[in-house]
Amino acid sequence: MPLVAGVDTSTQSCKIVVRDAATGELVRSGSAKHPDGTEIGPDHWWTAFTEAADAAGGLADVAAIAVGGQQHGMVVLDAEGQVIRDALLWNDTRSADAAEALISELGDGDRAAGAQRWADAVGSVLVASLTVTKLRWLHDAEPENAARVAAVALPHDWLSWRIAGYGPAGDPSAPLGPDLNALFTDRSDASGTGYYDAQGADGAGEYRPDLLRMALGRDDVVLPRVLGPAESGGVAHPSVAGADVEGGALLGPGAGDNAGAALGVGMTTGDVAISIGTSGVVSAVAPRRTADGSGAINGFADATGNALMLAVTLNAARVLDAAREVLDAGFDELASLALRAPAGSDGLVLVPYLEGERTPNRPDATGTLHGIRLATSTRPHLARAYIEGMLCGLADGLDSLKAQGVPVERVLLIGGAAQSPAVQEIAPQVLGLPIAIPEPGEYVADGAARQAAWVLAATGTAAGAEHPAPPAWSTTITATLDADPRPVIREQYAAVRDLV
Ligand SMILES: Nc1ncnc2c1ncn2[C@@H]1O[C@H](COP(=O)(O)OP(=O)(O)O)[C@@H](O)[C@H]1O
Ligand SMILES: O=C(CO)[C@@H](O)[C@H](O)COP(=O)(O)O
Repeated sequence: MPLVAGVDTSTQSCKIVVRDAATGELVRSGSAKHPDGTEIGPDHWWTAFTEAADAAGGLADVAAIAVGGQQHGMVVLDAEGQVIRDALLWNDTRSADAAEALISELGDGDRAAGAQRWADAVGSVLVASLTVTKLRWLHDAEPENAARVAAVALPHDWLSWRIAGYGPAGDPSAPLGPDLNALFTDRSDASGTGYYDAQGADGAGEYRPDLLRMALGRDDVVLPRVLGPAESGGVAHPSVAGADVEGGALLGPGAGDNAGAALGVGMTTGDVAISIGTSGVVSAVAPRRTADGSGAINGFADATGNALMLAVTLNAARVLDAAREVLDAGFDELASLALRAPAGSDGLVLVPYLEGERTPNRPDATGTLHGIRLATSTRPHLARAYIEGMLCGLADGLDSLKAQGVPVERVLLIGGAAQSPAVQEIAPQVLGLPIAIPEPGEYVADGAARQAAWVLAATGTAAGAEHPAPPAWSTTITATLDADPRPVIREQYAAVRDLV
């Protein structure tokens, strides 16, 4: 049976899974770390990808490969395919003022009108995460760099381009050279740029050069071609993947990481995924996006032709990493400490805006620890307050999704910190709902692998006609956890959050 590879070039690392195209069975996997920071040279992603591929036993035998990745990061290339400056990532907040300026401009000076117009145009009210705001920042803060921009890509687009063999002129790892017109992307990641309307052109999706021009001052730049869900972007360079396969390894369109996870875990209408990685994401697949002018919900596209509604926080797994640092504890100790304190941590509340926040939009906020008394100055209270605070931000996101009419029939917990037994036990108390725990896995990379299998099946058929759906891979739910809701946790959190 042919093998396929899925890649997740995420904020903290690169993960690769190799799976059987027909059954989805995991054959091998590998990963490698990315450096910390909100501003990263894309070459680090390439290095981590090659290390992860080695760790996965190489990719010479895969017949198709696709890349999922962290969304929104601004990768600017010059005409020679050189990266002009380090990529600004989704969690870099320096473009917060640029976001406000663009909202005001689209609203002719009226912020509320501008926010709604952005939501109507591209599905999201602008915050610093979205690519278009980073381009405005570049235009204002680094005009010499802005003037050199010949193409704008996202992390997954850039890595796919490198896997195809393209890259900076003269770089031996890029034998096909700097053909910017070879860049491609997919609807899900394009929908997070702020200059792509996934529902425009009668649902086919279209770039909005007017909005790009508003940010960058011009629109004469190459934007990656937007491929359909099972459309191939070409073939991987044999030095990277597919050398042992006749015809080489097909390249899938790839996806934004959250759309990749939705495909990997097999989400359908009624499912809500709560992902606790670097970002905290509450997401649901819907037939059409809404246009939430409040900014709480992003109306992106998924990787199958539907919409993906998301509430995204900047502060998730790293809040727990911070707790481990403060308490000098490992993962297991943090969890057992937290489970020794009572629900609500006797009034000790963390509002975890450790990196500012995106939802709600408070880019300059800092965290607040409230309710410290002698009795709550214990390691268990602190551990529990960190976990409860992080989960309360996600519970607010779930409320926002419900307010948009998204049905919630099943909640799936995924992402690195979903492995914590304390997170698993406390989440139903905070959310007031049972939580389904899929078997531990790399669901973004899995979604990319499933897409690669879909592309492989669809290739050679008329517009994928015989394979209208992704291959039927299954996800095992290992447990469904329930608990009595503990409303005190959210009540005391809301009171402190509104003071911040
Ligand atoms: N058992 C655990 N308990 C708590 N946090 C964990 C655990 N295992 C991993 N993590 C955290 O998960 C994060 C990585 O998750 P991941 O979903 O891979 O992130 P990303 O996709 O943003 O790179 C790290 O911050 C790591 O510390
Ligand atoms: O900004 C968003 C979605 O809008 C984030 O979800 C990023 O896509 C980063 O994801 P992780 O690396 O945390 O998985």
